[in-house]
This record gives sequence, structure tokens and C-alpha cells, in this order.
Amino acid sequence: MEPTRVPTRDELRSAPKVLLHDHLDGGLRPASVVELAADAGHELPETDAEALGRWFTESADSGSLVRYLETFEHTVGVMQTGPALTRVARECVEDLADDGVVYAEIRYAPELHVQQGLTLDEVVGAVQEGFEQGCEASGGRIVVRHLLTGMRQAARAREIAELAVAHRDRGVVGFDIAGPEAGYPPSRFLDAFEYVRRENGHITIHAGEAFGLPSIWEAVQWCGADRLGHGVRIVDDVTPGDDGTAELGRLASYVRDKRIPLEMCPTSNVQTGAADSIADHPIKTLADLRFRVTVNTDNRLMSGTSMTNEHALLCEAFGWGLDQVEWLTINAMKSAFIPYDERLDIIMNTIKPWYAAQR
Ligand SMILES: O=c1[nH]cnc2c1ncn2[C@H]1C[C@H](O)[C@@H](CO)O1
Ligand SMILES: [Zn+2]
Repeated sequence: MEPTRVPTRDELRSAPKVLLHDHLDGGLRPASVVELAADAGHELPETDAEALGRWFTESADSGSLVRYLETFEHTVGVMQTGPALTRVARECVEDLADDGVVYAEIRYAPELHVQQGLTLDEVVGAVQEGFEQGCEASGGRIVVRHLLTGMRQAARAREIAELAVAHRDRGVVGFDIAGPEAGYPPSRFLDAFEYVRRENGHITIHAGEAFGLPSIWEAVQWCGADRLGHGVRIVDDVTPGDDGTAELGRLASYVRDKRIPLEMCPTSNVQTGAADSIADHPIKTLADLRFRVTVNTDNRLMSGTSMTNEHALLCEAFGWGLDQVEWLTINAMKSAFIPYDERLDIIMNTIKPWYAAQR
């Protein structure tokens, strides 16, 4: 058998990719942050776009999720008006489409964007406007939906869950919680999750990033998470054997058996200390064990990354080829929160034909 060939970055950029975990306030263009900050009178640590981009990646690279999250002050701070949100959303779609992303679910916390008087509804409307502009500018090459995030350290999760359900026919496909994980277990927000489930809505929860198995267990078994944001620590419930086999604990078995998708974000995980390096990232073990693994960017600005870059790093570290990238991409598309027929359409008419043409 021929050895697997590691794809080039150009090939990976052309490949249709699916992104389930990307924060709107973590993906701004540095030059836009500079311009928007000047308009808003927001003081930045650097005013040259290139230096500012470096400042974000270096500051986020601390080994601590809490310190990583502090950098968002300078993106959220410039996303407080309708036009600013629309611009950021439009540029996000343009950048993803240029990177070969064909389907994306972009998340943000509406409650962070009301400092200058916008209502929660206006925040979602302004982002939707930007997504529509971006999709149009990209000639229909990409489909984009929103996930609304409640912040763990605030007490507005129920309100945000209701907002997500209210906007379900205007682009919003799910509900999430984010922010510092230690000290804020998902069960604190049970009321919000139960509401979303009663409304037949979709849930993803940041869990198993800065805290371990108890957080994942609560997310899945108490809160009904359909997907896990990161979920890297599920590997703590996997005991490797000598002969390449592994023994799964009950929680890891449940997550694998139920095909609960793991939204893995390798570079972000290295920056926050959830993984030691890309080469040591649990994604390799979990992919080998056929968990439903997906690859994501988390925060393109803070991690200085893109979908192409995340895939390139993994292919280089693990010797993965296009077959593996196709598997990851189909995993992600199967796990999207849009209706089944729409998922199938993208798999059958966009993803599979591209890979078939490479063979
Ligand atoms: O990786 C993350 N873990 C937890 N919270 C995060 C992560 N990346 C971004 N956030 C937070 C900061 C943003 O302001 C918020 C909404 O996008 O979500
Ligand atoms: Zn995240």
C-alpha cells in the first residue's frame, strides 16, 4: 500500500471545510480592530495592525484559559454598535470563504455587546445582516449560521437561551455556554438547557477544556449537550493498553457510542494549556479510537490560525492525508445543527465530489 501523503497547504485551502466552533469576537482582522477602536475611542495595547495581531497571539499564549479570555476585552470593546457588528460579521464570512470553509456555525455572546445601548435582539439582527452580506459577497460559496452563547460568569443564560429560540428561523441554530470553566459547572445553567430542550433546540457546551471529566459528565448527562466544545479531557477516561488497544471508562464509552461530536481546537488548546503541544494533542488518540472528532479554529485572531492552518498542523504532526481530512469534515457536517436534508446536501454535493475528484 502507498504511504499516506501529507497534503500541501494549497490543497488544504481548496478542500471544502466545515467549522462548528469559531467565536465571532475571536476572529476579527487586526486592521479592523484598529479602525473600529479609533471610531469607538477604545484604547488598544498596540495601534499598528501587525503589532496588534502579534499582541493577541502572544497574550493568549499563556497556558491559562482565564488569561486567554482577558484579551477579548479589546475585541468586544469595539463591537458595541450595529454597524461594527455587521462589519465584523461580514468580514468573518469573507475570511472563512477565502479559506475554503463551506459551512460555519459562528458563536458569540449577545450580552457582551449591549454596553452602548443595543438590545439583545438588535445584536443578533446586526450580526445576521453581516452574515448575509458576507454570503452574498462570497457568491454563495458558504453557508453560515449563528450559535448564541451565554457567559458562565454572568446570570443571563436563560435569557440568551430564549433569544436563541426566538431567532431560530432567522439564522440561529443553537445555544452554548462559554467563559471560565473552573468554578462554573454547566449544571448552574440547567434551567436554560432544559428550556432549549423543551423547545426542541440544539445545545453545545464548552466542557473538558480547563476542567476535567465532571464538567463533561454534567454537560452530557445533566444538561443534554448535543456536542462538546473542546471535550479534550474525555481522554482522561481512556486507559491505553500495551498493544495499541485502549480501555474506555463509562463516560468515554457513552460519548463514543452516542457519537457525541467533539469540537476540538488544537492551537487554542495548546495556548490555554489544555494540551501540551499539537503532537501531544489527544485528538490523535480520540481519532484513532473513532470518537466523532471535528477540527475547529476557536479564535482565529487570538490563535493566529485558520481552518487550513489547523488541518495543516495536524497532518504534519500525525502524517494524516486527505482521507483523514475528509473523515473529519464529514464528521463535522454530520454534527451541524441545520436540518438533516441540508447537511446531506452539503456532504453529497460539495464535500464528497471534491474528494472524489482528487483520487
Ligand atoms: O475556548 C474558550 N473557552 C471558553 N470561553 C471562550 C473560549 N473562546 C472564547 N471564549 C469566550 C470569550 C468570548 O467573549 C465569548 C463569546 O464568544 O466566549
Ligand atoms: Zn470556544
